[in-house]
This record gives sequence, structure tokens and C-alpha cells, in this order.
Amino acid sequence: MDGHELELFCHRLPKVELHTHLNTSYSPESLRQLIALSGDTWEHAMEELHISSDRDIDESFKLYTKIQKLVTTEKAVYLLTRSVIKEYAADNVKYMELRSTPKEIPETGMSRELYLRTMIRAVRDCEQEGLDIIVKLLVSIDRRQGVKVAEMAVDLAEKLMQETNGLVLGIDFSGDPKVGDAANFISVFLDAGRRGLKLGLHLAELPNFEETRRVLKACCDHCVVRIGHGTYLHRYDQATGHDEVEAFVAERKIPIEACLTSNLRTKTVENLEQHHFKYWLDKDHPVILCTDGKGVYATSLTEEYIKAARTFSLTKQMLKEYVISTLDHIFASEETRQVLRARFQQFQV
Ligand SMILES: CNc1ncnc2c1ncn2[C@@H]1O[C@H](COP(=O)(O)O)[C@@H](O)[C@H]1O
Repeated sequence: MDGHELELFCHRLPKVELHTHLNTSYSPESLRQLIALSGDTWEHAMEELHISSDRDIDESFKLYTKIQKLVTTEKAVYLLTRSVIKEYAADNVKYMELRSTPKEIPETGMSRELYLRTMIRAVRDCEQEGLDIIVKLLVSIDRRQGVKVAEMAVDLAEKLMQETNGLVLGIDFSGDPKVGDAANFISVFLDAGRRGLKLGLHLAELPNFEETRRVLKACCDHCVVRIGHGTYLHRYDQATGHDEVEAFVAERKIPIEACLTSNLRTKTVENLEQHHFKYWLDKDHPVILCTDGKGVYATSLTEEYIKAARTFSLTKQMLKEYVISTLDHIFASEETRQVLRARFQQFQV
């Protein structure tokens, strides 16, 4: 398949996005609108943001904070949520789990609950409009904000899950992996699981071996868990001399959300050839291609599929089978899975 054919194919392929953060998923157009809403000028804001420069993980987190300053009002949260959904739909993503950290911003009258309700309103409006994409929401816990805020996030997520009949369906655990200890949140994760919330946990994005081991062992037999990034899961043995984490993940087939471009840009993976996507794929372990933040990493889900296909020599048929297999790991109901599976199977290679 030549380059152009591959690009068209990957665009046409119906896809599933399981790991994307709202505030890092802007497009040039929505960014322009957010800047205008904030009253700032494009030139000044762009200078502040340094959007195009390559950056490591520390620099990335500084950038996220700057972007979040543009998304502090109800109007901005609505605008961004709606644009992100439309852009994913245009990329032929048929099912998406969108995650975001609810914010409390007294200056704009924003509360955590209003933030999430605004996202829900945007999702509902997209449904009304008839966009060909199913969207579910995960409530993010930012590890930098500590356990008390995490508990509030779980309370809100449960309340909204019940109210929305499962539009909100889980928790994301994210934030700077250099800050705090994920193991301090184990009781929060278990509580969320008991309440029926599914868990997408950023783990082993950096060599945080001990917290990764403790969280997985405590939670995976009690909750539905997917691992975000998991970049260092298979490097655990070399670093510690123990193979228990990799074996634990492999035995339970805990799905891994893999973000190629993001990991390259934040320099947690040296090059695509060495990306752990291939390592786990070769073991027939569930590993799902995701974008993480299509704005900050200037990518799209189609782009991630093109990169994976080129680097790991995936054929059209393999890509079709692969994308059908990703449906096994969505957090939505079996009924939704079946509907999507039937559609994906009809896709003509
Ligand atoms: C590069 N890998 C990453 N690792 C960990 N957390 C990340 C992340 N990328 C993004 N976030 C999390 O998502 C927030 C921005 O979106 P929301 O304001 O929630 O929509 C960041 O503040 C961080 O907590």
C-alpha cells in the first residue's frame, strides 16, 4: 500500500478513541476561538503558549496549565467540548471516551459540577445534531490535587453517572507523574469501583515502579481497569529484578492505552520502533492506539494509525481486525459494543 492509500485507508477506518484529555485536544480553530473568548490577542497568546516547540514532560505540564487558563468559563468548556467531538467525528472516530479534570474557579463562577454538566450539555447537543459518534465521559482526578479532591471527583462522577444513564462512566487518574504517590489513592479507586465506575489509570508513564505495583495489585481484581501509557511496565524487570508487574498485567490482560506521538514528544519513548505498542501487540495483549492530546501533540487518531501501520508494517486487514478488537475494551455497555462491532465488521477493506 503506498503512502497516500494508507492515509486514506486509516482516515476511512472507523476508530475508537479511549484516551484523550479535553484541554489538550484543541485544534488551531478552537484555540483561536478560545483565545478570542478570553479577550487576549492571538499573537500574544501564541507567544505565551509556544505551541509548536518540542518539549519534554515537564515542559508539557507547564503548557497544559497555560491552556487550562483559556478554559475557565462555561462558554469555553462548552465550545471546546463541542469542537473536540465534531473533530473526532470528522476523523471517523465512532466511539470516544473524553476525559477532563473538573475545575473550581471562583472568579468565573465555575464549579466542578458546572464544569462537568457543561461537558454533558455539549455531548447531548452533539447527539441532537445527529453526529455519527458515541461519546462517553470520564472524570479526571489530577494527582497533584490530593485525595480529598479525588474523593469529590468520585462523588460527582457517581451522581452524574446515575443522572445521565451512563454517559459519565468512569474515572481517569492523571496529572504529573513526578508528583505524589498513586498508591495514596488506592482507597479512592476501590471506592469508585464499588460504585460501578470504571477506571482509566495513568500508570508507569515514568519508572514509578513501586506505586504501579501497589495500585495494580490492590485494584485490578476488584475494579475494571485500563492502564494509561504503561510505558515502563515491561521495563520493570530490568530495573528491579522482579517480573511480577509485567506478569500480573499480562495474566489479567489489563488493557493498555498507547499514545505514540505523545510519548515521543514528551520523550518517554526514544523512537517509534521501540514503542511498547509493538511489544504488547506481539504478545497478543490488548493495547489501544489513542491520541492523548491531539492539540498539544499536533496529531489525530488517523495519524496515530498511519504511524503504527508504517512503523510496524500493519496491513489493511490487520488494521481492520485490530480496530474491531479495540471495542472489547471500551467502558460502555455490551449493547453499545455489539452495535459498534456489527458496524465495524461491515467496513470494506
Ligand atoms: C503526557 N501525559 C500525561 N500524563 C498525565 N496526565 C496528563 C497527561 N496529559 C494530560 N494530562 C492531564 O490532563 C490535564 C489536561 O486536561 P484537562 O484539564 O483534564 O482537560 C493535565 O492537567 C493533566 O492532569
